[in-house]
Amino acid sequence: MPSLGRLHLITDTRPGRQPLTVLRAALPVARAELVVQVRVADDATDREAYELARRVLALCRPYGATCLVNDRLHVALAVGAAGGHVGAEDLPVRAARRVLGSAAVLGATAREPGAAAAAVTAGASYLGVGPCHPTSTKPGLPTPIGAAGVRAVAEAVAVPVIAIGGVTAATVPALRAAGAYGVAVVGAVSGAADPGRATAELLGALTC
Ligand SMILES: Cc1ncc(COP(=O)(O)OP(=O)(O)O)c(N)n1
Ligand SMILES: Cc1ncsc1CCOP(=O)(O)O
Ligand SMILES: [Mg+2]
Repeated sequence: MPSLGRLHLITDTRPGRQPLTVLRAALPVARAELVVQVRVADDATDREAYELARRVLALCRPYGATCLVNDRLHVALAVGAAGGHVGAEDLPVRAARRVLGSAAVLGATAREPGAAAAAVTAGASYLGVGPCHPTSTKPGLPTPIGAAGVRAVAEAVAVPVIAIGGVTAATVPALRAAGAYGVAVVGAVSGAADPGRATAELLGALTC
């Protein structure tokens, strides 16, 4: 399995957002360090998810960036994405691993060490850990775990920990110090006035 990129950009498909425009700005900056997770609204059709994933994958390829699909593993397989990401309301990790195969990248959401270790045993190749900080991007999330929560998970597993939730370039150093391998963001890039510059700032904080 190739090494995992450290900056995970999750597509922002909320009304008025332009995920492909944002991606076109981020790709030349982060290149193979970028993992793009195609995430659509729960009420989006499979056809919409498929079309977005197909376009994201085509944009990623020339840069060596990785494309993953959130939740909908059949879409990941259909477009030939590198893998997928699952959480508590999705297929269980072991089932997701069976669907995707042994070579795929498979991310799982975890916020505490016990669940994190179980997800790795079941076949997760990285963990999305959070929310680390308050965020308005996804409603209904539990209390943020902060850098200390990331540290607890990172100390319990040997796979890359990707910190998520309200992450900005300013919060990356503390997350890295806590053991995060990388970060996943929506708003820090999608909501930035200059998504290319925001990507460079995140990358700088991740690789210094
Ligand atoms: C890298 C990463 N970490 C966590 C999540 C959240 O996944 P999940 O808990 O399944 O919630 P949804 O994103 O499906 O709403 C993620 N997508 N990526
Ligand atoms: C999908 C998801 N899961 C936990 S936080 C989150 C959203 C992260 O978005 P942002 O980077 O804008 O806080
Ligand atoms: Mg999910």
